[in-house]
Amino acid sequence: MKNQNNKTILDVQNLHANTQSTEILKGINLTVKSGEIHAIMGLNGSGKSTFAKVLAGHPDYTVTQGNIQFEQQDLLALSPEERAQAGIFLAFQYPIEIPGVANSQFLRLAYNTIQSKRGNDELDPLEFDDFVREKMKLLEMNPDFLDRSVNEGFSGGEKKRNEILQMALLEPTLGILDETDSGLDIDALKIVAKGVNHLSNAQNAMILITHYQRLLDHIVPDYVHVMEAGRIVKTGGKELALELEKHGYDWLHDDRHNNVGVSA
Ligand SMILES: Nc1ncnc2c1ncn2[C@@H]1O[C@H](COP(=O)(O)OP(=O)(O)OP(=O)(O)O)[C@@H](O)[C@H]1O
Repeated sequence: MKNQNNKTILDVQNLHANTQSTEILKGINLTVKSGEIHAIMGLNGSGKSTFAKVLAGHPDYTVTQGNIQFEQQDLLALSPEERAQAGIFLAFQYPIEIPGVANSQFLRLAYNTIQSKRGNDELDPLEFDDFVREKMKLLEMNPDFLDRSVNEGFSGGEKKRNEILQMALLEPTLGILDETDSGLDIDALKIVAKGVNHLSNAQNAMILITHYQRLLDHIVPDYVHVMEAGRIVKTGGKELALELEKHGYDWLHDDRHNNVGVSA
């Protein structure tokens, strides 16, 4: 859904971020417009998850340079809760388990908190039950998952579907999916992709962090970015992911073949 007239949702300029001891992000630039799907790929340890967590406001990281505008707001001035309320959703690479808290309670609390902050009506338990079951159908999830503790004993794939269910309920402006495809069998991958495609529209945008081209067969990105040592070193179209799959990341440093897409 690339369109020059679409509004800018996220504008990241020269982003540098550290843990206590190390600089991990070393000057990221990225602009995401409404209606777009961006994939971020790259070797293990290149900084992809850190970037996602910095966008969500994770307290382990300190931004030392640069700025992030999210829908014309200074994102770095917002707390993690305010970012979620403003419309950023991060689906975790390793979703956490919350023993003793029913998934239905957790989802309703998350939904109602966001809705009330947005000035919308909250749903009572019965209304919410109807609403969440509709969304679960989309993701082909068994309603029994509502009564179980959040993610406790869920298989890897079930946890990932539960993350997408949360995203479907919260309807973020920017959905960030960190390796949502890892641990999914082919059928689950297609179902999750169907859910993401259903949620993706002209008003929102998605950032998918993935190691595998196969996800991008089902969720077709407008842009593919390659991260290396804390920077985006290459940007192209969906064909860039195919080339990376074929040749590996070393190929990016081989000038003779390096003619796919546009450099960042
Ligand atoms: N909280 C932290 N404390 C110390 N080092 C960290 C922390 N978070 C990330 N790092 C380091 O920063 C680097 C980037 O990590 P990150 O998880 O962002 O990489 P990634 O590209 O998502 O990797 P993968 O593909 O393996 O998930 C790694 O070397 C990692 O060990």
